[in-house]
Amino acid sequence: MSAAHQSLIYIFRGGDELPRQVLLGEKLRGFGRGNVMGPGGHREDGETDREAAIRELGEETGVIAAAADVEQVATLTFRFPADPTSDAIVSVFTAATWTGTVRASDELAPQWYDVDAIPLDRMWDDDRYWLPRILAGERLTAEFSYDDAGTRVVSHRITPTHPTDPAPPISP
Ligand SMILES: Nc1[nH]c(=O)nc2c1ncn2[C@H]1C[C@H](O)[C@@H](COP(=O)(O)OP(=O)(O)OP(=O)(O)O)O1
Repeated sequence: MSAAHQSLIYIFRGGDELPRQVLLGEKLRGFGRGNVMGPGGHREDGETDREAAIRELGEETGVIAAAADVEQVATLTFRFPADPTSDAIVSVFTAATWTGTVRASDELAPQWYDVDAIPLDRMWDDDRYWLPRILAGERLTAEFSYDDAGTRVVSHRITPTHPTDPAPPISP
């Protein structure tokens, strides 16, 4: 079975005099329930990964992001040898510009975190390897294999890269 396509999106606030913060949240249902992660989810039929990221951001947090403000920064492959049905290819996006008011949903309890104080001990084990690098502005492609319990990374490979998915043209 081929890996499912999912998207993750990180939005920011602050900077300058205020601490730069990223919006994360405790996932309240589904795969990874109880973990802190970015808004996101599965791609629906006919959607691009970017469109899925924007839709999930709206559904889970109420935030609106324009496609032209959403940048792909990573592509991650996750392998779960004990349960390959959980294998996933996750496109990771960031958006510094967005509108709307952050609110909770039944899927995510959003919370702002300083980018240098994200709660890695409450996140997927892989996040420690790549998320701080993304938050520091790197672009990368990475693969992670999990243990049989699906909780610990047993091997990984990270390649700094420029993703091939270009931002859509800005309409006039
Ligand atoms: N290893 C990992 N590290 C990480 O940080 N986020 C991960 C991850 N593996 C999956 N995710 C994220 C990607 C995606 O946002 C989410 C998957 O959640 P779900 O399976 O609940 O998807 P959906 O929100 O589409 O669910 P439904 O709408 O209930 O089908 O988990």
